[in-house]
Amino acid sequence: MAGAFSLREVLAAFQACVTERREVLLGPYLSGWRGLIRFLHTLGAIFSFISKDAVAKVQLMEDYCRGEQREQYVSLQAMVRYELAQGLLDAPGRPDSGCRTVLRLHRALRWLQLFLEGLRTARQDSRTSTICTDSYNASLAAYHPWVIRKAATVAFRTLPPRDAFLQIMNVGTAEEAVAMLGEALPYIGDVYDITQQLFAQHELLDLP
Ligand SMILES: CCCCCCCC/C=C\CCCCCCCC(=O)N[C@@H](COP(=O)(O)O)[C@H](O)/C=C/CCCCCCCCCCCCC
Repeated sequence: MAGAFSLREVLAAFQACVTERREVLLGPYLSGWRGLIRFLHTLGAIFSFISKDAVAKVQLMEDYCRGEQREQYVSLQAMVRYELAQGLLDAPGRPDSGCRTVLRLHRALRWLQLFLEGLRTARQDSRTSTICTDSYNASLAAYHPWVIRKAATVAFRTLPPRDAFLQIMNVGTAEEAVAMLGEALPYIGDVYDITQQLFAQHELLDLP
C-alpha cells in the first residue's frame, strides 16, 4: 500500500484481517494502520507527535513480523500465546512487547471506530473537531496524561469541516465517503471485538 491515502485500501486491509477461525492476522492489521497513518500525514505538522508514536508502534510490530520469531507473530492469537508462554509480559519495564504495543493500537482503534461512526451519522454542518474530541474523550483520553490530552485537543481544532474532511478521504463525494464508512465500520468493529475478547480472556487489558 504505497502512495496516497485510500480509504478503500484501509477497508480492504481490515477486512482481510479476520480469518475463518476468527483469528486476527497481524500483516493486514498493520497495513490498515499504515494506511491510516498516511492519512494523518496529510493533516499537517500539528499531528506529527501523534503520527510519530503510531509509526513507532507499527514499526516495532513490523519488526517482530519479519524477525526470527516471525511465525509467532502471524496472528494476535499466536502472539499472545507466545509472549505469555515465554514470560515476556511478566518482566517489568518491557515497553517493547508485542502485546502491550498492540494494546495501545487497539485502544486507538476504539477511538477510530467512534470517530468514523460519528462522522458517518453527523449532520452535514457538524464540526469534525467536535466529533473527534468527543470520540477521543470517550476512549483513548482515559489512558493519556493531561499534557497529551491538551496537545491532542489543540490539534483536533485544526481539522477541516465534516464535508471537506469526507472529501479528502479520496473516495469521491461526501455521500460516497459516508457509504464507504458504512461498509468499513463492521470490519473495524469485528477486529476490535475479537481483540478485546482475546486480551480480556488473558487479563492483558491493563498491560503497563
Ligand atoms: C478513515 C480515515 C479517516 C480517519 C483517519 C484517522 C487517522 C488516524 C491515524 C492514526 C491514529 C493515531 C493513533 C495513535 C496511537 C496512539 C497510541 C497511544 O495511545 N500512545 C500513547 C501511549 O503509549 P506508551 O507511552 O504507553 O507507549 C502515547 O503516549 C501517545 C502519544 C501521542 C498522542 C496520541 C493521541 C492520539 C489521538 C488519536 C487521534 C488521532 C487524530 C486524527 C485526526 C483525524
